[in-house]
Amino acid sequence: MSDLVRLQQRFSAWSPRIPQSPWYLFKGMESVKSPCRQFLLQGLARRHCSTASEAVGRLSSYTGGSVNLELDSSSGIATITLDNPEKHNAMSGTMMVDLANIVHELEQWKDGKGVVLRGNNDAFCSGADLQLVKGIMNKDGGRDMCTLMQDTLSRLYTLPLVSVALVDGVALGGGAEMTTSCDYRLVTKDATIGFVQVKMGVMTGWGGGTRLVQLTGRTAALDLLTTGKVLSWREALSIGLANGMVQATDSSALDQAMEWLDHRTFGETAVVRAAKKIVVAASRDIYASLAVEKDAFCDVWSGPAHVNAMQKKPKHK
Ligand SMILES: CC[C@H](C(=O)O)C(=O)SCCNC(=O)CCNC(=O)[C@H](O)C(C)(C)COP(=O)(O)OP(=O)(O)OC[C@H]1O[C@@H](n2cnc3c(N)ncnc32)[C@H](O)[C@@H]1OP(=O)(O)O
Repeated sequence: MSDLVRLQQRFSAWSPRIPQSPWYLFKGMESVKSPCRQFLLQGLARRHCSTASEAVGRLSSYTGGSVNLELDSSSGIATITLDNPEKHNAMSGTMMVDLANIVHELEQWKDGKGVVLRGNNDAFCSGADLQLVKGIMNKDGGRDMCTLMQDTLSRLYTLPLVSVALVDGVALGGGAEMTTSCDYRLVTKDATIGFVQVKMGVMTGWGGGTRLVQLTGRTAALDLLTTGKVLSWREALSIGLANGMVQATDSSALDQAMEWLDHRTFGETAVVRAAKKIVVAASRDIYASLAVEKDAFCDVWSGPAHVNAMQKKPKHK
């Protein structure tokens, strides 16, 4: 059975609970009483929502690059590598599906303690592949991508593993959002992080806006989202978006990130995982905000500002 079919079946198994709704919104919410859950149910009832399984099927026709996973069973540390170097590791549709499958695999990995998310070559990730963006410039297309990526990155964020994004080179648009799906961000001197969505006539939709507020506080987050400013490594550190610096910009950057992670994963596996579970439980109210972020994103996706921006050849330096 292919990974794709497995993923589709997994999502389908959840979706009948509330037809036509993204399952993750409800997965962690059985214990959450009204009004938060009520709010979500009403919101979803008002709007058409594609399921993650439908989204997977449609996005899979946009190919290119890959996302790869390495598991080190002796250290309990996994490495996820975004690999599409000709496009600064932009995320194609198939890469989005790869990442969803990888997160699923990590959810089953009971011996894991930590995970590093990085990009191949000299970039972290330049966001969604613009070829994919052009292909899905319609309301359903935006909701497909948003549903799958919110689902995947929410699950990455809540894995019982200590996670770190190693940012070497650009992290733009969806790439910046992906850095926020880790517990920590380590930067090299070549790192730049930009929530450039406003310059593309859209907004965050992969959950990065919600997580950015949690990480930097509302004023700094609003500033970044409304200006589209591209931060240097120094600026990212100064506002608390980045948590540490890695000196190397070659392959030893990964070793340095591993060493940094080692200080946070030296405990027994069960103890490290317990720490992460507590931190995740303390931030459960994120789900209501994610639903709002999805609707806000879908409201502007493929609208006049988005169409205008996509007609130019955007470059965010
Ligand atoms: C929620 C998702 C979100 C949204 O839709 O709202 C997004 O993520 S949209 C994508 C946001 N990202 C961008 O708009 C990136 C635009 N590109 C750039 O700013 C620059 O290319 C940069 C800074 C990444 C690199 O600049 P540099 O001068 O170093 O290199 P090149 O521009 O020559 O890039 C090489 C090659 O890569 C292609 N490229 C870069 N990023 C993307 C991308 N996201 N999708 C597709 N292709 C990308 C670039 O066009 C060049 O290709 P070439 O054929 O050589 O022109």
